[in-house]
Amino acid sequence: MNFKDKNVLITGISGFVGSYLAERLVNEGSNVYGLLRRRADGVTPVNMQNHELDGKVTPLTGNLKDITSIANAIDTAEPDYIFHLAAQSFVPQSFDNPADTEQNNAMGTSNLLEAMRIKDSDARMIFAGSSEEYGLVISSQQQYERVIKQYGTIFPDLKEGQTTELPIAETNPLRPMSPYAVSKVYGDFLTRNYYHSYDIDTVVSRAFNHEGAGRGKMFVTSVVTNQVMQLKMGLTDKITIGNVNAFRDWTHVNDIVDGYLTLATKANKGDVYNQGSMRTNSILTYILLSLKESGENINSISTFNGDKKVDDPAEMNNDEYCGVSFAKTKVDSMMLNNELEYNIEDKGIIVNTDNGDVKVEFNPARFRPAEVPILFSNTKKIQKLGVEIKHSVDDIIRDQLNYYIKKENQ
Ligand SMILES: C[C@H]1O[C@H](OP(=O)(O)OP(=O)(O)OC[C@H]2O[C@@H](n3cnc4c(=O)[nH]c(N)nc43)[C@H](O)[C@@H]2O)[C@@H](O)[C@@H](O)C1=O
Repeated sequence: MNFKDKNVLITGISGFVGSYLAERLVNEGSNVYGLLRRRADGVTPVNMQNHELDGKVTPLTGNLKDITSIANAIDTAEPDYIFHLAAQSFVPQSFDNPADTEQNNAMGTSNLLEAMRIKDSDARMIFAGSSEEYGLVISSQQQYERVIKQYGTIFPDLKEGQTTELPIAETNPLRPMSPYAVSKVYGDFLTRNYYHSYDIDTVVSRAFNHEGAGRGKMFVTSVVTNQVMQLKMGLTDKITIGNVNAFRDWTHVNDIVDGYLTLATKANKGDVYNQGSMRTNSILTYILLSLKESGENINSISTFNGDKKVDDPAEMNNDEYCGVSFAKTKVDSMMLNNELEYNIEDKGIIVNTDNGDVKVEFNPARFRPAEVPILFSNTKKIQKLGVEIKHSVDDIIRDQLNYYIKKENQ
């Protein structure tokens, strides 16, 4: 990969991934430009401070809702590559204010593509799509029946004789479950359409959840590790959480940055690539592994009323699931095999450790109106381009806990 002296424009440079990507490109010798909204206080956004980007990247004042400002940014940067990362990315916010999310994400992408067309830009544009585009993915016959009971129908339906759609390949059906996810489907299709219609050089990345130090505080991995660190410091006496049954494919942000750079140089024009780790773990496991990483020895878990007791819940195995072998806990296996499920009525879970009990309390307000139950990637396509996953879930947790040691980050 040679990014030396290349001009790179990043939308969303002040975001979580944007700032990691910018630091990496600066180190590779690129001329990095970032589209940034004007700030009245003139202060450098915190992610850019954390990655010491001041003076190393060129900020260009602009706004994705304002096509003129994007066109000006293209004129100034003359980009070889554009990484389009800017978005309203918090799923619950999209349920609260769907129109705002669609404006930012759908129209923002449309404006960027249109500015590229008007300016006759020959940059390669990498669109940050999302695993949320797959949305409702069927994992078993039991889950299929539950979904049919809840929604009455799913579209597209399972193929004849199929009982699982996991792991998720690029060819899986798209069944977005939130306004955020719909906005990403729009961007994904429009990005590819600009290639087909106008020969604009575009690539779609569909990244599964990616995490690390500096991840926004409202996302679940930060919610968990921040509270675990506060427990450790005696600043709180419990963990508050939403749905612990959901499964996500968590990747370290640096592995995703590797993926973005590979897509920029090696992907087929107009094509779509998943980015993920080919593992899936529950929110409950993220809590248990975070407690473990913070030094706790976990003996058992049970619901507040003493039901659903599991001994050694964080015991690890590499058993195959849907033909893939990956690290997961005993509770993950039980949940994946439909032997264990928590609901709001359980109110919470007591985690018994050598140092006493830790209370994990369910907050009903954190449960979503429509939930994506499981995400689990098939990344064979991007692996063929040479991308390898270098970090484990424990590596991610360690980085996040270390970040929250600093009081100002909590
Ligand atoms: C790839 C994709 O990744 C992200 O989307 P997300 O998966 O919605 O991420 P999250 O960390 O907000 O939730 C993960 C899961 O965790 C559950 N959950 C339980 N308790 C809490 C809780 O207390 N807070 C939150 N936020 N979630 C909770 C929640 O119900 C959900 O099932 C975005 O970057 C998005 O932009 C994107 O593209």
